[in-house]
Amino acid sequence: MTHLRLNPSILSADFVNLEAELQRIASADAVHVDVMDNHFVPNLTLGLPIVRRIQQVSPLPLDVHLMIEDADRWAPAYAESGAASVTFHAEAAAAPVRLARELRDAGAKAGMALRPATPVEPYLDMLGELDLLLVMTVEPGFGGQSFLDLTLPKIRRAAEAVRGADLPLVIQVDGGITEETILRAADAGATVFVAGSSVYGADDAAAAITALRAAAARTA
Ligand SMILES: O=C(CO)[C@@H](O)[C@H](O)COP(=O)(O)O
Repeated sequence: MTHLRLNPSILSADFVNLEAELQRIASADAVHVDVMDNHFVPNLTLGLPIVRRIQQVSPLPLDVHLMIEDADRWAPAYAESGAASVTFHAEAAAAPVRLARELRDAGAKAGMALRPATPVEPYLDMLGELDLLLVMTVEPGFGGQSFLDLTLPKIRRAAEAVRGADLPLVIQVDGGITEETILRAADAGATVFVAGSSVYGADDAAAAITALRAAAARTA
């Protein structure tokens, strides 16, 4: 049976009470940390010093998603900070293969993300260099957007390529994940789900995590 993972995004958390907010999601698989630089995306969140501090207090491993320009320059330091996985955007990396190798050498899983309009085909040959492919299911930058069904064929093509080459790579989806949309993403081949507002917007975050996992498992 496929192992499905649920990583809540702290973008929807209360940033003033982050330590307590991390405890609310302790039953999840990892915490998805959204790093935004106000250039690659029109939003600004947090950077390396805060990620290092989250690393110290988090009950969960860190799944860092870099929505920043010049990923080649900045991403390795996030891997060195102890993050379990570091995901850079293909659109922001000049040398994605070299960068993925640097992340792995620094001890992190190497992830690469694609905006909704970025095709996967140019990257099929480098999937073996990655541990995680993140297919963005909303335009990166903000939580609370609606899931884009137009990304489903891309998830499907990526999943077929992964199965065809028998790669250990996992496909992650991020944006608009609810009990309803998670089914479609899982059916297309995603196994790691990032959910912000549907977890942090719930009164009982642990119950929301359980419900999302159960909804995804219906397709597994
Ligand atoms: O990276 C992003 C947005 O850029 C996501 O992680 C969102 O924060 C997910 O939030 P919801 O769509 O689940 O509310």
